[in-house]
Amino acid sequence: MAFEICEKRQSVIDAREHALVVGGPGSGKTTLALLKCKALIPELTPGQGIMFLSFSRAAVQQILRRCREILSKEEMKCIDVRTYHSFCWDVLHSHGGLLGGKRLLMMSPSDEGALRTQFDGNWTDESHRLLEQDGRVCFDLFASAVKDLFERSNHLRDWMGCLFPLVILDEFQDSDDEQWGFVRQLCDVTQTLFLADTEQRIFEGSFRPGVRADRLDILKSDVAIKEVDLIDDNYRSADSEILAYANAVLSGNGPLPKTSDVKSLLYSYAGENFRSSVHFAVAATLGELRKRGKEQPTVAVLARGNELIAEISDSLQVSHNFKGREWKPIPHDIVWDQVLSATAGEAIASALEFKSEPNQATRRMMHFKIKAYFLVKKDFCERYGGRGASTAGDRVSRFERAIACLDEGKALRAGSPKTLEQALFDAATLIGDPVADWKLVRAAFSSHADLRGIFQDARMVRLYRASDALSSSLSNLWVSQANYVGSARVLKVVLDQERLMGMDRDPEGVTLMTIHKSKGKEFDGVVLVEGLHSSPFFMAHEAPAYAASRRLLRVGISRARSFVVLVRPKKARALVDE
Ligand SMILES: Nc1ncnc2c1ncn2[C@@H]1O[C@H](COP(=O)(O)OP(=O)(O)OP(=O)(O)O)[C@@H](O)[C@H]1O
Repeated sequence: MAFEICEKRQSVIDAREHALVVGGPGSGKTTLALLKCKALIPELTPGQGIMFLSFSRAAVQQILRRCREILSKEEMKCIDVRTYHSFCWDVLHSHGGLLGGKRLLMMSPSDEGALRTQFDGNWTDESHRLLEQDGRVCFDLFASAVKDLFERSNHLRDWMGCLFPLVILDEFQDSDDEQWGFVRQLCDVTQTLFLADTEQRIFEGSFRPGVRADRLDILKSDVAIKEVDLIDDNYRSADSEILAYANAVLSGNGPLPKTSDVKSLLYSYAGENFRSSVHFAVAATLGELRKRGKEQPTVAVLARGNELIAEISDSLQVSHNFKGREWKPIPHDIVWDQVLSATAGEAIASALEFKSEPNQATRRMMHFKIKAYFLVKKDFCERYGGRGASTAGDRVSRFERAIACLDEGKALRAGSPKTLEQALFDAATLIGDPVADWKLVRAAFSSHADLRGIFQDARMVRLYRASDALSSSLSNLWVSQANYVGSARVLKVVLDQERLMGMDRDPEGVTLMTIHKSKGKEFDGVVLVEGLHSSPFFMAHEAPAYAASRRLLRVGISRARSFVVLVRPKKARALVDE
């Protein structure tokens, strides 16, 4: 593929000093960074590489896809694309002993979430205590621990500089204080290239502490840096008005561009009217993209919250009538919240253990893992403002009581723990096919309203093919011991590994996810959905300019290369002031 390399792009490729590239969605920041890598690779000495750090797994995936377009297989070996967390954990895993004399242990976000909800006091202090006294390090402390390490050991920091003569920091506007802390250290020993778009700053505030609006000003005041602005470029949707539309929504000032590339579909009522409208919007988007010559179009269906995503997923699984026509179910994939999915997956895996080998230990473990899921759910709702913290708390108590009954040798009382056991008992016999057995056990979680969240959140745990890491590990368990005991542990190891490596599949067909999760991704079409009673485009608690909501909407709309449909309630607030 031929890339346009203008003078300012060439100046970034040739620069030997620190550089900052700013530009809007699709302006070519990632591409430019990789063109710079390509130019530098021949100069690397054996053992050296280029570190490309990104904040999100989605972005890692996007960068790897770009790598395949721009770099040869040999060149790709010289570049290490990682999430911040993965890089930090590697440093801590191999050198963390320098901090307190002992090898560090990683605490997964789900373990941390469960501990946090049960801890009465200042969690930040407690997480530091866990690190210092027990050598257990929470995800949120990875970056600050690496900063500490670099401060204490200049040798280690210098060595990092030798290993990586260029470090690229993607989506730098989203980095938090701790991430900036260790990156600042690296600036003293290696060349850095920062990529940023301040208007794609969607993690500010309660989402992630330490993410700041003035991150780029802090960078520029601390480090002598060459700045290049690609703000007027748009290669993603160059032939359309999509970015202009997204920018009008960002500013809030009308009029919106009149374009056939962005359509709105208004619905009147929640329930069936909503579901059939969304179903039609997705089908129509696929149809339009095929008409435009995309044989296998990729479409993202985006909404603000997980609950609406779950409802859309349910809608797409059944036929609907709309505009006098029947619309068939649409196969799709969901990108789910990783921590909740992983914990839900562990609950299902432990039920698989119980079903395959029913005894006191597997029975207790199953109820324990379900309780752990509700603890994480409670923590999630409390941290991210979702509804349901107190409901999750009630369910924690319900499963706690079930565990107490088991320990005292009493029978379970009526309720979700007992219903689940009965559903598992009534389910067909396991056959040793991990994909079929997983589905069977997961279905038992739809037997009680309490457990539907687990059923839904576990959807993203991928067990599609026998060749998947997870399926083959479960298969090995079955082959070696004729049951699935150990599944929950296996699942945790596989998912933690995926999370750290930033392994995410390339989007294919229709994918549902929150707008936050779509950041860094690119699709042929986007269907952006607003709920009537949940997941509004504009949050009620925001100041009237709705700056944060507008930034988020711009990220969602600008993921599209070719076509966008906005599905909104009829009475929704106008996107711009006309
Ligand atoms: N110089 C260029 N010449 C031609 N095409 C380009 C160029 N730069 C980028 N592109 C194309 O434009 C699209 C977007 O590029 P890229 O992902 O690098 O943008 P970005 O600024 O990193 O986007 P975002 O911030 O939205 O993630 C890609 O399909 C890429 O191949």
